[in-house]
Amino acid sequence: MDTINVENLTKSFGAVRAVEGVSFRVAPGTTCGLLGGNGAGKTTTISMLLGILAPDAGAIRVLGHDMARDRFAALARMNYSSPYVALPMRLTVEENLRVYGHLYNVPQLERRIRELARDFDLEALLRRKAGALSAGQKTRVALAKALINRPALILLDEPTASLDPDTADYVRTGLERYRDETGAAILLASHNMAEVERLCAEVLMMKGGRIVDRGTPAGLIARYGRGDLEQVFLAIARGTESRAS
Ligand SMILES: Nc1ncnc2c1ncn2[C@@H]1O[C@H](COP(=O)(O)OP(=O)(O)OP(=O)(O)O)[C@@H](O)[C@H]1O
Repeated sequence: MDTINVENLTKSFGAVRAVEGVSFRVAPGTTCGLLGGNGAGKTTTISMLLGILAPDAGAIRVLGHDMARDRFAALARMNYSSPYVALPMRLTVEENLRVYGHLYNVPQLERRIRELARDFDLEALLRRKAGALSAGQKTRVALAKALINRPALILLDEPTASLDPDTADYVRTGLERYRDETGAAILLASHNMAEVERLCAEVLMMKGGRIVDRGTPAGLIARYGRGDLEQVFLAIARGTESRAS
């Protein structure tokens, strides 16, 4: 069974077609990259997967559940991280993780918090207030929060945008390990092409609300006759694509 199965998803805001006829699947244990320039429709797609926005048309199944009818069963086994969603600032890191852990009814919560503190190097930050952390430290806390319920699907919006290269590498390794150990699927919206090349088995290229191309990073690079995924991205975004067929 696919972890995500999206068919013909469509969403407009007034005259703006934010997402149009989008279909894709993500298998367990894989990472799928959602790429596209500003306004391509990535966040709108993720918001519909989370049940925050209702589609105008199309169907979404997550972990076998139809999100239109049965979304709470799926949401309990999903999680999400975005730098645009702030954690409660006046709570300490530990309190934040505890609040989210209770929301998800995490068994043996204190043990889970210790595991995540170790995996994301948060031990020294547990008693600090979330609002007093640097952007990179907040990002690590947000990622720990995203794994608190041991999700089978993680939706990540720019997970390493504010991290230094060393910490970003450490976090990517942690995400890969979690995915490979648990069989979780990851949908990753990112503007970091090196990250996408490293983590993603499949890439969806969005433009103007549509998926305009898809494939493995290596397959897309070969098909467009470019040196790396960044050049493929630029060719598609600028409309100068000339595929090597
Ligand atoms: N709440 C909203 N009301 C009106 N228009 C919206 C709303 N949300 C998104 N849009 C429009 O829908 C389109 C897709 O936006 P979306 O946020 O999904 O893009 P994105 O790919 O996530 O972009 P970015 O990389 O800039 O985050 C854009 O034209 C945007 O202006």
